[in-house]
Amino acid sequence: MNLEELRHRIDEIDNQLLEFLNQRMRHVKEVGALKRKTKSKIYQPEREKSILDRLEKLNDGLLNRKAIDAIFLEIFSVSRNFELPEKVAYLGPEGSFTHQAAESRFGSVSEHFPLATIRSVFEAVSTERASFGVVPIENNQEGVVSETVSYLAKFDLKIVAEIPMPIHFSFASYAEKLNSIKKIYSKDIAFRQCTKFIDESFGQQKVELIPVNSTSKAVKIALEDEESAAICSHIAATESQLPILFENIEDSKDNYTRFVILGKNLNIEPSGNDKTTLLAKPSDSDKPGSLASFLQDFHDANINLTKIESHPAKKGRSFKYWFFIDLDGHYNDEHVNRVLTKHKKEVSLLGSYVKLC
Ligand SMILES: C=C(O[C@@H]1C=C(C(=O)O)C=C[C@H]1O)C(=O)O
Repeated sequence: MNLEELRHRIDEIDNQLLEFLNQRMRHVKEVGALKRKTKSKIYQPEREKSILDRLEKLNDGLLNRKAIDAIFLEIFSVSRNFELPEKVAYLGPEGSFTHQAAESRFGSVSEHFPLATIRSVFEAVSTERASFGVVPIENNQEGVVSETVSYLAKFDLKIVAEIPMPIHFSFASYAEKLNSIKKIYSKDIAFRQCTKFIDESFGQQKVELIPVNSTSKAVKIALEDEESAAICSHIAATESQLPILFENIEDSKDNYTRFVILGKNLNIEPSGNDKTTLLAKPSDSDKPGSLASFLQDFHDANINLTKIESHPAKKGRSFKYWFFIDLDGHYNDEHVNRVLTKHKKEVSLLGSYVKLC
C-alpha cells in the first residue's frame, strides 16, 4: 500500500473508533444516571483496573500494557467527566511531579488545579472544592513524607488509590551547546539525585548550581536566560516549551515516588489485590509488649504487614508515637475485618485500594 492508501485506511478506522467511543459514552452517561440514583461514587478505580487487566489478557496486537493504559486511562477520564465533571487538586506548582502523577491517573480532560501546600490539598477535598486530591506520600530513596501522614491523621479523608511513579529528571535549556551553560537551576534534592550527570557533563567546566523552591520555578528562570538550564520534570519542560536536551539524567533508575489520591469516601470495592493503610495508636503503648501483642493479632490472622513506621503523635509535650501501617488485603476481607474490628478503638482506617506497588 502506498502512503495515501495507508492513510485512507487509518481514516476509516478512526471513523469507526469515533463511533464506538460515542456509543461507549452513551452507556457511560446511563451509568452516571444510575449512580446518581443510588448515590454511588463516580470514580471506581477497581473497575478501571479490571478493565485494563482484561484488555491486556485479550490483546494479541502491537499494543503493550503501557500503551493500553495510556489510551484507556484517558478514555476513563473522559467518561468520568461525562458522569460528573471532576476537579482534582494537587500539590503544585504546575509541572511538579505531583501534577504529572495526577494527570497520569485523571487524564488531561479533568480540571486539575495546583495548591501551594499539602495541607491546602487536604482542605480542598474536605470542603469539596475538589473531588480528589493528589499528594506525595513516600519516596523510596528519601522515605515517608511525614507532612502527608500527619494530615491523614488530622483530616477525615481516605486514600482511594495509589500512584507509584518513577521519578525521572530532564535537563532543559535554550542553550545550543552545553559549554555555553553557566548556571543550572533546580531543587536541592534534584541536584543530589543527578550528581553523576552533572559531574560527567560539567566536570571540567565552571557551572553554578542554584537551588530554587521547585523545579517549575527552575524552568521559568531558564526560559529567560539562554546561559542557564533547568533540571526538572518532563511535564514542566514540555508545558513551558523549554527544549529538553537530555532525559532520565537521574543517578538511580530505581527512584520511585508513591502518590496517593485522597477522597471523602471509603467505599472502594475489593479487587482481589488490595492494600489497606491504617494509623494505629495501640492502647497502653507505654507498657512493655503492647505493640508486640497488637501486631501478633495480625500475624495470627495471616495478614502480611508490608510497612510499619512510627510517627510522632504530636500531642502535648509527650513523646508518644503512632504507627503508620500498610497491609495486604481489603478491610472487607473477612480475616482483615476481624482484626480491625477487635482493635477498632486503636485503629483509624485510612483506606483500602488497589495495590500497585
Ligand atoms: C462508567 C463507570 O464509571 C467510571 C468510568 C469507567 C469507564 O469509563 O469504564 C469505569 C469506572 C469508573 O471510574 C463505571 O463505574 O462503570
